[in-house]
This record gives sequence, structure tokens and C-alpha cells, in this order.
Amino acid sequence: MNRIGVFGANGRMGLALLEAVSKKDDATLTGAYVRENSPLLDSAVNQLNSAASADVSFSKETDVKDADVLIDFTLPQGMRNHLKTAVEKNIAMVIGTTGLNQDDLDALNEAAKHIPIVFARNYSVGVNLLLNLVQTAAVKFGDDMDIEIFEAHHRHKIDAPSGTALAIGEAIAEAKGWQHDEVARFDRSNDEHAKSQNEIGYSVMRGGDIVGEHTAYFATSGERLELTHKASSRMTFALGAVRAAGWLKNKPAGLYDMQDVLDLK
Ligand SMILES: NC(=O)C1=CN([C@@H]2O[C@H](COP(=O)(O)OP(=O)(O)OC[C@H]3O[C@@H](n4cnc5c(N)ncnc54)[C@H](OP(=O)(O)O)[C@@H]3O)[C@@H](O)[C@H]2O)C=CC1
Ligand SMILES: O=C(O)C1=N[C@H](C(=O)O)C[C@H](O)C1
Repeated sequence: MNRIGVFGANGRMGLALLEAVSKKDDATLTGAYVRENSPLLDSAVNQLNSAASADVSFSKETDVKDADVLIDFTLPQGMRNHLKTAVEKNIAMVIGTTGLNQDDLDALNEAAKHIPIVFARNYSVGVNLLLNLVQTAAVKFGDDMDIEIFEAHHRHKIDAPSGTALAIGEAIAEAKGWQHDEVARFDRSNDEHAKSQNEIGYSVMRGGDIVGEHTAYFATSGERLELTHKASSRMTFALGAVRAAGWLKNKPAGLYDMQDVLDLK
């Protein structure tokens, strides 16, 4: 049985994760962690999500115990604190938090020298297949092709472009032999020139309850290919993360991603 603790357990993904763990026969929820000052402390998790395990209460994120894997879908500062706890207690992690800067990524790499970590900016099977498909398209279309990425998310999302959009762009850049930082265009409002072909443009919309949509466009004169993924439920990401937690059991320290979990490399 995989014993799972969830950080940010009261968040949108946190609540979906509590439910996802309870759907799996080979996983059990041993901790639902919230901030130290949370009014939810000591209340039963099934008061917030009736599908979650009835006999677990929310507890302080510093009180982690009895876990094989800790799952973090929070914000970058939360992820940094949770990473420290996991290393101190020598517990594996599954991380889905996006909006990480270089410092955060360095901390992730450093922690992965001590514990096994799966870090993925999207835990759906579809997006992980898409990461392979865009690489094929980017290579096979050749150079006379304009590449753009569009993403749409709910009104509460803070980071932009989404982690997934960046992962798609980075996969394309890798396939083309480009440095992503050099070709990524996030803002064209001050441009005084037309689009160049070695460039990946990003555009973003935020609104309502959109769970997550991503399109990679490959456009040339006379034709356009659009590769789109649409997530319609957060449960997709949550079940993917719980699957990653099962896969992590008994893995050596190191940084893994969802393509490793799904054997897509
Ligand atoms: N990789 C993937 O497949 C996916 C990734 N995500 C990512 O997951 C993250 C969370 O998304 P979502 O659930 O919608 O966000 P929510 O705002 O609903 O939840 C965020 C959670 O993190 C907690 N939190 C925030 N900051 C801290 C901190 N400094 N210390 C401890 N806890 C903290 C919040 O606690 P409190 O309520 O007390 O503020 C809350 O429980 C985002 O980065 C999002 O992009 C989302 C979906 C899929
Ligand atoms: O914040 C979200 O909701 C999501 N975030 C992830 C991202 O930034 O790519 C994954 C998913 O699209 C939902």
C-alpha cells in the first residue's frame, strides 16, 4: 500500500488529490496538510470533499508523518518549503506546482540528489503524448513553418504562460535544436518587425472555469496544423499524480517526469 500525504490539501488540486487517492485500491491517504494558521486544522477532510477519506483530518504541513510519497500542487514558495520537509524526512515527492523560476528549479535539482522526485507541469496522458507529437511536427515540417502556442485557463490561475505551454515550447525548441530562452516571444506589443521563423510565440487567455486547454500551431502558406489538448476535469491531473506516486515507490533518488512514468521517452 502506498501511503500518501497531500500538501495544499484545501486547494483545487489538493481536494481533487484527496479524492483521487481514495479511488485507488493500492494507495491510502495518511496526511492532508494545510498551512499552520489554517482554520481547517483538525477538521475532517470529507467535510470539504465528501468523496475523500473519512478518517483523515487536516493537519499542519510541518507535522508530516507515515508517508511514502508527498504530493505538492501549491505555489512556488509552498513547494520550496515542502521540498525541505521531504528531504529532512527522506520521503519521495510528486510535484505539479508551476510558475517556478530558475532558483526554484535549482532547489528541485538539489533535492533530487537526496530523494526521488517526479516533477511534471502536466500529469495528463494526453499532454504527455502531445509533447511527443509536437516534436514530430516541428522536425517533419522543416523550417518554413511558423510555430505558436495558445493556452486557456480558469480565472484563478496566477502564472502565465502555463507550465504546460512552456513545456510544449521547450519540447519544440529541443527538437529544432533551438535555445528556448532565445526563441520564446511572450510580448509582441513593442515589435517593429515581422515574425521571424526561429520564434515560438505564446498567447494566453484566462476566464471562468476552463480547466486547461493548449494548442500548438504549425502554420505555413497554404496549410496549418493545430494540435490541441483539452482537459475537462482536474481529476485527470490528480489521478496522473497518484499514478506517479505509485511508480515512484522504491525508485532511487533522482528527478523524473511524467514521460518516465508513462514510458513515453
Ligand atoms: N502539473 C499539473 O498537472 C497541474 C498543475 N497545477 C498547478 O498546481 C498549483 C495549484 O493549483 P490550484 O490547486 O488550482 O491552486 P489553489 O489556489 O486552488 O491551491 C493552492 C494551494 O496551495 C496552498 N499554498 C499556496 N501557497 C502556499 C505556501 N506558501 N505554503 C503552503 N501552502 C501554500 C494554498 O493554501 P491556502 O488556501 O492556505 O492559500 C492552497 O491549498 C498551481 O501551480 C497550478 O498551476 C494545477 C493543475 C494541474
Ligand atoms: O493552474 C492550473 O489549473 C493548471 N496548471 C498547469 C499548468 O500551468 O500547465 C496544468 C493544467 O493546465 C492546469
